[in-house]
Amino acid sequence: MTTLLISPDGMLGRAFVEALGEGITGVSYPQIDLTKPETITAHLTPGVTRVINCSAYTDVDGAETNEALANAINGHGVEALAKRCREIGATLIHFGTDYVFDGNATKPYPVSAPLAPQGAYGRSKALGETLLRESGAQHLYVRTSWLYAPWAKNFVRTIASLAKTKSELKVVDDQRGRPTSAEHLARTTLALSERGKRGTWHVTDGGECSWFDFAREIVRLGGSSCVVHPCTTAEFPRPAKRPAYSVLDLAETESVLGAMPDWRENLASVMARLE
Ligand SMILES: NC(=O)C1=CN([C@@H]2O[C@H](COP(=O)(O)OP(=O)(O)OC[C@H]3O[C@@H](n4cnc5c(N)ncnc54)[C@H](OP(=O)(O)O)[C@@H]3O)[C@@H](O)[C@H]2O)C=CC1
Ligand SMILES: Cc1cn([C@H]2C[C@H](O)[C@@H](COP(=O)(O)OP(=O)(O)O[C@H]3O[C@@H](C)C(=O)[C@@H](O)[C@H]3O)O2)c(=O)[nH]c1=O
Repeated sequence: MTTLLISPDGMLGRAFVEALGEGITGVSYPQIDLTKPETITAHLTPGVTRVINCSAYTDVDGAETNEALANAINGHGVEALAKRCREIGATLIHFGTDYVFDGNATKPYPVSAPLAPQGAYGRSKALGETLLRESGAQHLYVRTSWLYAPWAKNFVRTIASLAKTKSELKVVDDQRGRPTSAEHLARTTLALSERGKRGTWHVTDGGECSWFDFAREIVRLGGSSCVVHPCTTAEFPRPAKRPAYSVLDLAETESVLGAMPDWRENLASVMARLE
């Protein structure tokens, strides 16, 4: 199998480099630019049998004023990748988000739940998944949520860093989901790929929490005296609307691979290695 990893330097990309080993072939922006089809054709050449796409537009608030760019990368860029994969006979591994759902559910969203994104980032990712399915490319599409790692920009590093300089933090307690260690996601995706799984899957850490619960555990593990206070979304206004409830249902994944490790367990491992 010849694997091409797109964006080995992003948060998830680096987790794949670690999971696959240094021998992996990676290509980064701007050598590959999902808005420029000729750069896709240049790197996805015959002989590549598996493409792992870790590139994306991931600025949730920024997408509200840059929706065209978010759609170009997360929507039409993914379509171009998928069509090229079909031409060369490669399987495309691609990632989706919990932000494609409306957030009104009271039980975990199954893989087949209808898409109803609340913000521009979610809409761009929903476009990407629709175009991926329509492309006819062989694919493994993995929705995930609330990604964190010891590196890169993510909620864990943001809160751990704020807790060092602030005595108090306010964090929303009315948005619930499933945190996901990027390293766990990379390993679990490869396990699904190696079992020949295709189509749409959900992979997150086990358990669920609010952003407040998540922040409180980050601060506790960090050993800081910073006090985390719960607040409502209205008390912490942001440009993009986020789902109030975006727990992804893991039943199909767990039936193949067993129970996903609890988020507190994965978080403790990441906090011990925070860069
Ligand atoms: N982060 C999260 O909480 C979640 C992420 N996901 C999904 O997981 C996947 C990985 O996310 P994550 O690792 O956080 O992403 P990152 O933002 O860490 O990395 C994205 C990468 O894409 C690159 N990139 C940006 N624009 C382009 C472009 N036009 N063409 C090619 N590459 C480009 C970036 O390069 P540069 O840095 O140079 O701009 C960066 O290396 C994405 O599909 C994301 O939607 C899903 C749920 C949660
Ligand atoms: C830093 C901070 C955030 N918050 C809130 C804002 C927001 O509602 C929530 C999450 O904050 P962030 O902006 O860091 O996370 P956000 O960018 O919304 O994270 C999302 O990223 C994209 C890419 C995804 O696909 C999603 O799964 C999800 O991980 O926490 C606080 O209440 N207090 C704080 O001090």
